[in-house]
Amino acid sequence: MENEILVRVEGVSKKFSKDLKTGLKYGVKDVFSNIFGKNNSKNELRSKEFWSLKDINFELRRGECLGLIGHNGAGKSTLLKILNGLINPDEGKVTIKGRVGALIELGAGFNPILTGRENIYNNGAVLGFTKAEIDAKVEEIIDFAEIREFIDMPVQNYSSGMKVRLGFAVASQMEPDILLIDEVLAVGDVGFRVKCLNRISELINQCAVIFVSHSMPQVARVSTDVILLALGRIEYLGNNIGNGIKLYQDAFQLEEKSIIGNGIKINKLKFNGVENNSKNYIDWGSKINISFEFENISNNKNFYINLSFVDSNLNGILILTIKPKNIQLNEIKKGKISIDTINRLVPGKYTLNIGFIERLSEEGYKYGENIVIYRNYLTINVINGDLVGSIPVKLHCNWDIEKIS
Ligand SMILES: Nc1ncnc2c1ncn2[C@@H]1O[C@H](COP(=O)(O)OP(=O)(O)OP(=O)(O)O)[C@@H](O)[C@H]1O
Repeated sequence: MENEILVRVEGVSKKFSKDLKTGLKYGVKDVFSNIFGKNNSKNELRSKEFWSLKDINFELRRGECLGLIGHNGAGKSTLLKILNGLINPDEGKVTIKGRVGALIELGAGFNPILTGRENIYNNGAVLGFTKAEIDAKVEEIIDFAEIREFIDMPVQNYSSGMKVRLGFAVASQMEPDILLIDEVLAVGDVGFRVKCLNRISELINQCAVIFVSHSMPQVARVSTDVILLALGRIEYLGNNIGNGIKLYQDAFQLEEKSIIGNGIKINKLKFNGVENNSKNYIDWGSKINISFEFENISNNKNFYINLSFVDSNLNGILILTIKPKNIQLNEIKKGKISIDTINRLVPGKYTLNIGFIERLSEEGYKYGENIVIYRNYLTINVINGDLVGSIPVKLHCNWDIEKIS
C-alpha cells in the first residue's frame, strides 16, 4: 500500500513588504478590508512588496524526507513557518495530517523564564499529550538532549547549543508525524548533529521530514527528495538529490584567484592544451592534461608541487603530488610540468590550487612550510557522469564476481 500523504501544499504564495512602515500600513489596511470583505489585493504586489514564496506545490508522504535547499533569503524558513502554522499564506492551501514536531528558530516555542523541564511539559501539552504521557517521555527527552545538569535552569540562561539540543529532543521524541527541522541544527556541536541526523534517519520510516540545510552532505545523507528554492520559486523538485544539489552549487561564483606567499612564479597554465579557458567542460572518465611553466625567482628550499582540487563547498577533494626522485626541483631555474590523468570527479564545479611546498626529506612525504600557493587558478566543470548523492569522486576499478552458492 502506498504511504499516506501527510503534507499537501497547493499553490502557496506569501508576500512581504521590504520596509517595516509600509508593512504595518498594509497590515492595518488589510485588517479593515478583511472585516468588510473587500480585500482584493491578496494576489497582487503593492509598492515595496515582494513574493517571499510564489506558487509552491508539493506532497510529502510518510517515509519521505524532503531536503529544502536554496540561497539565503530563498524562502525556506518562510515555508517551514507556514507549514507549522506560525504564519498564513496569502494564496494557496496547506493540508497537514498528524502531529507536527518543529525546530525552526532558536528558542522558538520555549518560554524563556520557565525551566527546561517545565518547557518540555508545556510543549507536550500543546501537542496534545496528557501529563501522564509526558511523564513517560520526559526522561527520554532529557537523556537525548544530554542536558540533565541544566534541566531545572530557566531556558533564558541556556547557551545556543543547549537550546538546540532541547528543541530537537522535544520535536523528535514526541512521536511526530511530520518533523520540520531548520538550519538551526547547525548550532549544535558535531557530536550532537550526527546524533540528530541518525535520529532523523530512524524517524523517516514513521513520519515525513522536511529538512532545511546549507550542508549538502547532510542533505544528501537524509533526503529522499529535494526542493531547490530560488527567490521564492521552486527551481527543482525531484528525487534526484545529486541533480538538485548540482543546480544549487552551479549558481555560486567560486572564489577569486589569489596567491599566498612568493618566490616561485607560474606561467602558461593550460588545461587540455588551452590557456585561459574559463569553462573547461569535461566528462567523467575523460583525459586531462594540465601543464604550466614555473620560474624560481628567490626560493632556495627543495619542494613538492601539489595540485589539489576543491569543490563548491571549499572541501579539498583530491590531490596530485609531484616529487621527482633524481632531481631537486629547486635546482631548476625555469621548468615546465605536464601532468596526464583521467578525470574521476563526478559532475560539479571544481577549482584547482597549485602549491609549492617545502620538501624536508628525499624519501616519502615530509612537508615543511608552504612556499607559495596559487589558489583557484583553474575552474573545471564536469558535466557528464553519474551522481551518487554528493559523493565527489567515483573511481574506476576492475572487479570480479564469483558465485559461491
Ligand atoms: N516577517 C518578515 N517581514 C518581511 N520580510 C520577511 C519576513 N520574513 C522573511 N522575510 C523575507 O522573505 C525572504 C525569505 O526569507 P526566509 O527567511 O524564508 O529565507 P531562507 O531561505 O530561510 O534564508 P536563510 O538561508 O538565510 O535562512 C527574505 O527576503 C526575507 O527578508
